[in-house]
Amino acid sequence: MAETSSGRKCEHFDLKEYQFKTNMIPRLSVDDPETNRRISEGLPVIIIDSKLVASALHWDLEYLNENVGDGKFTVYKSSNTKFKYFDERKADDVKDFRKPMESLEIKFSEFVDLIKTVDPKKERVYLQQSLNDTVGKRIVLDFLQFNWNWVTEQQRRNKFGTLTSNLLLIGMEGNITPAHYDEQENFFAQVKGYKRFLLFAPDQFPCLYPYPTFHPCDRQSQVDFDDPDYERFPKFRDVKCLEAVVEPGDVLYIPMYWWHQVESVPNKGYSVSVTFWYKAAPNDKIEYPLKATQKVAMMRNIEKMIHQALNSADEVPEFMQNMVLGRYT
Ligand SMILES: O=C(O)C(=O)C[C@H](CCCc1ccccc1)C(=O)O
Ligand SMILES: [Zn+2]
Repeated sequence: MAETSSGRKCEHFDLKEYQFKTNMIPRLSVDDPETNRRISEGLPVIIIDSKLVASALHWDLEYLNENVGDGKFTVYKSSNTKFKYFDERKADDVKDFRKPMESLEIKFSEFVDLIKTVDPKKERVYLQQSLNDTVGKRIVLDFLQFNWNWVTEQQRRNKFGTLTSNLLLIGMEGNITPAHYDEQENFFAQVKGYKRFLLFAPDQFPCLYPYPTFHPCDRQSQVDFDDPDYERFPKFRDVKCLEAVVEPGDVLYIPMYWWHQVESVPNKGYSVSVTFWYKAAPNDKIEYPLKATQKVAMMRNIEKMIHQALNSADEVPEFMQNMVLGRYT
């Protein structure tokens, strides 16, 4: 175990190499003024000692299986490492759309059997379920002992909207959630195992080529990070990336509209995480020059309006190109 300058045990993680350069996301104490500054400015930061989920650090498969109750859990299955999210409701709008993964609604005990029996080379599973009132009382007690003082103070001071959900994530080592952005503020709490994050600021939108808003994979990048098609996505070469590995007890602040790719670090065992997703601040007053997040919101609204007005997905590309080719390009 080597030591870094900051004295942190720098483990040697088996991390995939990409063709873009990355800088590191700072790891700061909850008491460091820089921490609150970064959060207030919508910049990512890892808070190393928030104790946000200290009461859940013992959540392993055995304990959860004992106490999580017999409710149903959403579990995704993929034939490869990628778990690309898709919105089922938009699937019929786009012809020849093929689901990138399957979803099951099963009991936790069935998930435990799956994660212990599947051959990761053939099939992988990823539990992604909002914590709800079907969980057993020991899980409720652990949940009540989260550091709600700290996270609620963050919500207030940064004028976040309401807490919408706490998603429980349990994935196999090596599982990857491909690059996407969410429209909510997120305190991502790592409970067990290690996750490597690649983050890209909202102004990197031109380099990440998201699917159309009416596509099932809305908010996800079309670029295959393992084999980028630079003909279709030339700006991907210039993408600017921030990265970090979160370990148990760490909380990563993922500001709204920041792109992120998440990889459960290989050979470090399964991973358990809990998200704290907050609605955006009630629309903050418009100031010029517009922020990148506001421009992304504008582009989304315009795309949705054009799709709706044309009442067709097929006519959108020609309409968009007629509007800009030779006129703005
Ligand atoms: O916390 C976040 O925002 C993440 O992306 C964490 C990610 C799983 C998220 C799954 C998902 C993606 C899109 C919409 C709804 C749910 C991981 O940890 O693998
Ligand atoms: Zn996300």
